Amino acid sequence: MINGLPGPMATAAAESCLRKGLDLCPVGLTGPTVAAGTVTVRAGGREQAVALRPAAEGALPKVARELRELGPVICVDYTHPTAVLGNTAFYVEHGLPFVMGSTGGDRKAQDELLGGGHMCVIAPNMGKQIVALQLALEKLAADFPGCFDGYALDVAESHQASKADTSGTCLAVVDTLAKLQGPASPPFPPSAIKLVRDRESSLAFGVPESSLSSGHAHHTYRLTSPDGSTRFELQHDVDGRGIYADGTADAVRFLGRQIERGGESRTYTMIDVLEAGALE
Ligand SMILES: NC(=O)C1=CN([C@@H]2O[C@H](COP(=O)(O)OP(=O)(O)OC[C@H]3O[C@@H](n4cnc5c(N)ncnc54)[C@H](OP(=O)(O)O)[C@@H]3O)[C@@H](O)[C@H]2O)C=CC1
Ligand SMILES: O=C(O)C1=N[C@H](C(=O)O)C[C@H](O)C1
Repeated sequence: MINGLPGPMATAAAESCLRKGLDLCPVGLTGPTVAAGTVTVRAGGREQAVALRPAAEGALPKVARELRELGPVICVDYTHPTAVLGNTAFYVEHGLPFVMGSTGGDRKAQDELLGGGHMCVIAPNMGKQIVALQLALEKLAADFPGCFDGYALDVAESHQASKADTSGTCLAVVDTLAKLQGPASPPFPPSAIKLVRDRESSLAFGVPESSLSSGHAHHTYRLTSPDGSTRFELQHDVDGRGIYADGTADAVRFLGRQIERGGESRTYTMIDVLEAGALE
């Protein structure tokens, strides 16, 4: 069940699911400004229609009834920061396993709704190579905590102007880098992340014109020693949405396998999916 159509990320995820041989649920939740209707998803020589249902509170019981008639589904959520908690509550109330790529929600409140026992994958980044990079940084921080103590962090991220929130990926990477820094490092609150959203600044940041509005994620993280003599830079630049979409379809299959073999009902991350060898 793809929720967030006809948004660009939900569309890319639906296409990747089709290409990877998964079937789309014929109904999906959509946002408040989207007219009711049907979208046709085409990819990999296949085509399936999805009827859009408003995610408004009053309309949800009817959607839940439709889903009960359709049989088991796994939901994919690429919606909006403001939709994260409401959609999570819907998935929990109706026992729907889900893969959530939507960022910007209140993660603590979301965990409270999940209660630690709901089958889902939640990750701010579904791109295999970026997940691998996150895992490598986590391992570095576990092996050498504080080895960048005293180093100052400087972070900038550019995305399409329509992006509502600070990059969830960026926030997660900053959390990991904080473990590599130490008490002598200057504090780096999330508000210190430089958000690049306007055309001229994104072009100056190296974003190709063709990716400005169609979707991009260019991230740069810099660590500088206290005397300025030593600098480290980590950069990942993604144009388009293909790598997240492919990881999403892999996460759906991962959850499907967990359900089939009676795996633990809990919140998985994309690092779990990567470690299970499920990211193609
Ligand atoms: N984890 C990952 O790898 C990635 C995560 N993302 C995240 O995915 C999310 C979606 O990105 P993107 O497609 O660019 O966003 P857009 O805002 O362009 O599209 C979101 C779509 O979801 C709709 N929507 C809003 N509320 C709901 C709801 N309650 N239920 C169903 N649909 C709803 C919107 O409708 P309306 O316009 O009416 O609000 C819109 O059609 C963002 O949070 C982004 O950060 C993006 C890329 C990768
Ligand atoms: O909205 C996007 O585009 C992206 N969102 C995710 C995030 O918030 O980190 C992943 C990637 O940056 C693209």
